Amino acid sequence: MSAPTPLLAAHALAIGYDRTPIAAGIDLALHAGSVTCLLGPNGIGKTTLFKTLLGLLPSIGGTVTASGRDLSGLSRPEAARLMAYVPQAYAGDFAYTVLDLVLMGRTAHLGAFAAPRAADAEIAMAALATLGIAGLAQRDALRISGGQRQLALIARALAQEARIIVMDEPTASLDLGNRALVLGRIRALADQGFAVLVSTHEPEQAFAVADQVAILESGGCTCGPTADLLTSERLSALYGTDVRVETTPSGRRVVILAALNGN
Ligand SMILES: Nc1ncnc2c1ncn2[C@@H]1O[C@H](COP(=O)(O)OP(=O)(O)OP(=O)(O)O)[C@@H](O)[C@H]1O
Repeated sequence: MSAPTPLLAAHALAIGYDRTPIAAGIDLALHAGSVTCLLGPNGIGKTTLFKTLLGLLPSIGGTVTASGRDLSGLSRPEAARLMAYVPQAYAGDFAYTVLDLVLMGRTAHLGAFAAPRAADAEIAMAALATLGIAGLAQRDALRISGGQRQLALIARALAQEARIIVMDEPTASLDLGNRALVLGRIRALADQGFAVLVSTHEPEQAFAVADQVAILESGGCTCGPTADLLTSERLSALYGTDVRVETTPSGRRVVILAALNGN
């Protein structure tokens, strides 16, 4: 039996700005029902890779395919119907309700200048319900917690009805309770059949939710099973500090900063 086609794939992809590559030779395959965690040091190119995969930034070489279609042949709305982006939670500038925020995810499905219809509101409400925050629909999006805002941004991505969801550090600046909530929802989305790509600076999150990890470093991008790639040696080399991966009595892997540099 042949392997299923990945929902999102990059082959020999080169990324960068003004035709100057910052990373090249990137091969990536994201399948339905899976979470992929992207790790790499600050400034290595994770956000640049996301923007290139989403078609927001032109690639410098190689190919990206979304649901088997070459990204270079897709219009913006076509790409947006296949891939949704969840930026880091930001407070925003304008006062609107959480429902209005989620309705923005319907833009790619509306004709030019068309207003959302009742069906769009239903889809937006269903997205809020999936994330367990339907009760926030009429709340001011500026007056909810950081964790609730992150869930609302994920709901906006769901309302876009794309099967590929790309999230930029979705748990950054969240407290432990909200981190657990958001990570649980990410896992649940994958279990419902989405392909989820998440960047993080916390390798433990990969142990908690990922089916595979992608490591972006100066030599390129390596993809593989979480436990194979996230070893003490590999993480120490990646971040330039002594990092240890240990296993708790209950079998969970934890990541420990073994020394404070300079001491
Ligand atoms: N608009 C831009 N034009 C030119 N160079 C840029 C632009 N945006 C980012 N860069 C550079 O590209 C490199 C990769 O940046 P990017 O934001 O993709 O890294 P990152 O891995 O997401 O970092 P972090 O983990 O700190 O968020 C950096 O050297 C950055 O300075």
